[in-house]
Parts: sequence; structure tokens; C-alpha cells
Amino acid sequence: MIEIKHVTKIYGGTTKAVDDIDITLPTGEIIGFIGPNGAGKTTTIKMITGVLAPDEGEILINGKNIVKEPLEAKREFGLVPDNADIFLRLKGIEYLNFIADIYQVDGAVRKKRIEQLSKTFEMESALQDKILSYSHGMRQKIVIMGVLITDPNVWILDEPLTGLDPQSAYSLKEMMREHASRGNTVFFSTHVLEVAERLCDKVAIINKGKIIYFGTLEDLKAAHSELNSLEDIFLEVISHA
Ligand SMILES: Nc1ncnc2c1ncn2[C@@H]1O[C@H](COP(=O)(O)OP(=O)(O)OP(=O)(O)O)[C@@H](O)[C@H]1O
Repeated sequence: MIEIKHVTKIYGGTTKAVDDIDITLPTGEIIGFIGPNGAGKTTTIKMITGVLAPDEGEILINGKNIVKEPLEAKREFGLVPDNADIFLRLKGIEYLNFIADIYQVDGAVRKKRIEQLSKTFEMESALQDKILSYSHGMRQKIVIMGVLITDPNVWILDEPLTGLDPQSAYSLKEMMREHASRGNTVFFSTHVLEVAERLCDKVAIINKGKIIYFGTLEDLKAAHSELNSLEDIFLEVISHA
């Protein structure tokens, strides 16, 4: 569970990137985070994950305060950032072992997870190559594998499907569903409304730093039954914000 309590972030004293967000992301559900460019999605994710501190409010991850108890809170989640250019000089397998070392994932469990994940994402033959030589999609996959190897309770993913081939995107979506159905929290941002429609139990729509809708897409559609598509509803909702 992620509790975002009256959180505000102001850049440079003037730009209110996040404006009094107050929502709780429950366990057992996939929550989509959608909004136009510059709406405040990345800023919110950076605050949830402790990269940026809020100017006001607080954020708890499974009850742990990300500012006051950063180590405890960080153990609760795994983050797939939108930019996967990390540790380029390491081989894929070295990166996975490095992450497994940090999170103390031991021998047999580590071996099994690496085998399963590299099979799922068709990365077996690439693990001995340096990440530098990987395509964008392969870099995305190795970051996702690095998160999944630690088996965190809460998954936070910033545009995770961008750049993945259809098979890997399908596998990741299945894994997100399975993870949520085991009673965990999955929170991901997307620009693609069809993905949100197919995958999410609930959506949080953000515009100009404010949450303008939080709930199921069914309820949102029912409230706008005069409109035909989710895209039309989305444009209507943000035009009034
Ligand atoms: N480091 C920064 N300094 C100043 N302003 C910033 C900074 N980062 C973001 N902003 C501003 O804060 C607002 C929210 O940006 P943010 O990156 O959180 O939006 P986003 O919803 O993730 O956008 P996108 O979908 O385009 O990635 C925007 O007006 C942006 O210009």
C-alpha cells in the first residue's frame, strides 16, 4: 500500500508540479497513473521513491515513511524508471548479481529467478554481453529483471511498456496481474489509454499537479456515458481541470 498524504512539490519556488495529492494506492490492485505531458507523474514517482522530498505532506510505503525511514521504506518497493541507461559497462549477469547482492537474494533462489526471468524476457543469450551493447528494449528488460529478482512487495513502474517487444510487453503485463493478485501493489504510469483500460483495476488521472479522478474506469465511463471512447472522456476530464 502507498499512502500519499497531502503532498505538494514546488520547483524553484514557482512551479507547482504536484499540488496537494492525497490518495491511497491499495494492495491487490493494479493502479494506472495517467496524465498529459508535464502533468506531474514523474515528480510524484520521484517523491514516492525518495529521489525528491515533498515540500509538504508525507508518503508512506507499507506504513514506512520514505523521508523519515528511507532504508525501511526502500526495502518495500522496486522501481523501474523511465530511463534505463544504467551500469552500461557491466554485463547483464553482473548487473543482476550486483542487485541480488545488495538485496541479499541468496544462491538457489537467485539462480532460479535469473533462469526464469531471462527465459521469460528471452535474455538468456544476452546475459554475458555488456549492457552498453543492448538495444533500448533490452536495457528496459534488464532493469525490469533487476527489480523482479528482489521480489519487492510494491512495484512502481514509469512507462514500463515503452520500447518492449510485444512478447515481453505481454509477459510483463501478465506478471503485473499475477503480482497484484497475490495481494501486492502495482503502480505504473502510462500515456497509452488502451493499456490502462485493459490492465488497471483503478486509474489516477493527474493534470497540472492535481488528481482529477481516482477510481475504476467503469465508473469513469458510466459518469460520461454520452462520450464514445476513453480518449474522449480523458480529454473532457482534463479540459475542465
Ligand atoms: N527539475 C525541474 N525543475 C523545474 N521544473 C521541473 C523540473 N522537473 C519537472 N518540472 C516541471 O514540473 C512539471 C511536472 O513535470 P513532470 O516531469 O513531473 O511531468 P510528467 O507528468 O512526468 O510529464 P511527461 O509525461 O512529459 O513525462 C512540469 O511543468 C515540468 O516542466
